[in-house]
Amino acid sequence: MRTVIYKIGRIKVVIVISIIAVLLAVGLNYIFQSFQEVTYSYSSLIRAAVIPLIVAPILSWYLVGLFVRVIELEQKMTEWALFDQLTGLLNRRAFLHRAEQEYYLAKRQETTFGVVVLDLDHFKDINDQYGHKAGDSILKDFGELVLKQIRQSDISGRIGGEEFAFILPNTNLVQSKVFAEKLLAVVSDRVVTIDEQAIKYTASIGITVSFPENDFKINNLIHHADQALYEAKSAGRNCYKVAESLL
Ligand SMILES: Nc1nc2c(ncn2[C@@H]2O[C@H](COP(=O)(O)OP(=O)(O)OP(=O)(O)O)[C@@H](O)[C@H]2O)c(=O)[nH]1
Repeated sequence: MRTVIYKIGRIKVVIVISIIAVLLAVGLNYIFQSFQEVTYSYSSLIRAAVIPLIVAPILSWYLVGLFVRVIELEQKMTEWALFDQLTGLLNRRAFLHRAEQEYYLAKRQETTFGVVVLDLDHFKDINDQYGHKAGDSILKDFGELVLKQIRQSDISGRIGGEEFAFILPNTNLVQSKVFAEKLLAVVSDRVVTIDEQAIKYTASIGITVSFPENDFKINNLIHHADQALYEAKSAGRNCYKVAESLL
């Protein structure tokens, strides 16, 4: 039913249901008259058609609409369970789930993957200076930027208030650094205009890489990347640092 509605549209579904209802009513009336063994009354047949002709379109329009709403709600609920509403990126739980899948896949295929953690700089100051709504707009802007910039095969998520993480499948340290440099460059070029005020923002990044021979689980890897991120913050922000375990 769901596919039919999406393929042919609500109006056509209502027309088809109404036609079926009218034909059914006329057919049943005809059979009923035959059993009664009375002379056919055309006016009775017409009467039998008129009621479903009025009721069926109204009722089916309402019911099909209700059905469409339920489907949309179901889709929204699936979306809410997986995605962060503000940025459109995976939420923390969904991100960790996808990251763990990538971890096992990389282990099986003996490939490396990059783990990148990013935190927006001085976000508290942005909130304090321009307001929480402006802070939200910046988070939204960053989400859009990420979705535009990164590869479809990369996994990105919002893992905290202004903290984001990325899993870069089949990516070594050099390539992860290039990813970080590119991301920092596009972020610092970004200008968000809120209430005619141009706001610029920057980010700091921590990087680590998972090798198939190491047994660091996703949580460990994110922890290592997080430590590198704090190094980047201490080094003055708007830069990236590599996890100590790789140095
Ligand atoms: N607008 C907005 N702010 C948020 C959201 N989630 C977290 N924050 C804010 O982000 C700020 C984070 O502040 P801190 O952890 O001190 O970090 P920071 O100010 O970015 O400083 P550094 O990370 O050291 O550069 C806090 O003020 C939070 O209230 C959100 O969804 N929307």
